[in-house]
Amino acid sequence: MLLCIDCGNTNTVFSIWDGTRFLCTLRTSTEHQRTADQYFVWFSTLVGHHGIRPEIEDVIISSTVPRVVFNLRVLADRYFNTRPLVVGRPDCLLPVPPRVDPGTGVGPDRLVNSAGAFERHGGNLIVVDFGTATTFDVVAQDGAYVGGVIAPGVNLSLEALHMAAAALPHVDVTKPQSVIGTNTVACMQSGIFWGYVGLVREICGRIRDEYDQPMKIIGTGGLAPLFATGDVLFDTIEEDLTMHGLTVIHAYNKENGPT
Ligand SMILES: Nc1ncnc2c1ncn2[C@@H]1O[C@H](COP(=O)(O)OP(=O)(O)OP(=O)(O)O)[C@@H](O)[C@H]1O
Ligand SMILES: CC(C)(CO)[C@@H](O)C(=O)NCCC(=O)O
Ligand SMILES: [K+]
Repeated sequence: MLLCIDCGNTNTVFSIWDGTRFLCTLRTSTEHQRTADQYFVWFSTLVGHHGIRPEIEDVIISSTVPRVVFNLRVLADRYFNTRPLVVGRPDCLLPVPPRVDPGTGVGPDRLVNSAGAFERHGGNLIVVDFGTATTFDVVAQDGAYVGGVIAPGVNLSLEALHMAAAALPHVDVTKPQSVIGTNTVACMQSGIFWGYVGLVREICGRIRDEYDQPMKIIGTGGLAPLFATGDVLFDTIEEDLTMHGLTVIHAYNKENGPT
């Protein structure tokens, strides 16, 4: 079995792949202080709760936070007796290398999303991921990540509004009843919800104009389903896209990497 680890700036997700399906998915906040032993206590407690006795043979990690990789490597070594593949490191092969400006450290999550989306849909794609940042990844005809857009994430924008303005409370993201808010919370929710619907539509439209070939738009990340209720923004929504991409990259390395 393969343990897939997707470490974002806000949350870290573990998912167990048995070769056919994901047996379970576990989520914790990203904290670089967390040790290998702490990860394992959390992991083994929850897989026990799910009634699973996983036999982890391989581990693959995508981390947008470089500092956490050390302890995740120790976890793989100490508890699963394996050397993990770390996306973005030279010894982790990608099915198709990215084509970007020299020296650009593309976020591993974006490389993984691109590989996962290409495997399912072929090329000419825009992948929109609603994480800590809202990212747009452009996947070319041959599956290469060729660039995109990074915008502030939805929760981050709401948090910034709350932090910077004394009279603005903390609010959750939701689709408001109407555009014209008649109280503070409704006004903020409308600004965020319709603001992001507009942001996604505008950016995808401009990418499509610039790219000059028909493109499919894939939505992923926790908030994608919510935004899909606002307008027709996506051709499909795939909440497991990052995890799927990790299985794709792992399989590619099994076939093509050193044994
Ligand atoms: N209605 C909602 N309001 C606020 N947050 C929501 C809502 N629905 C889902 N979420 C949040 O979305 C998050 C899942 O999103 P995802 O895993 O894609 O990104 P993230 O964990 O926020 O960011 P990163 O991957 O960069 O760490 C969860 O933390 C969940 O709390
Ligand atoms: C943009 C984020 C934070 C989204 O998770 C991540 O992909 C990242 O840190 N990227 C590095 C810069 C880049 O992708 O060009
Ligand atoms: K993510």
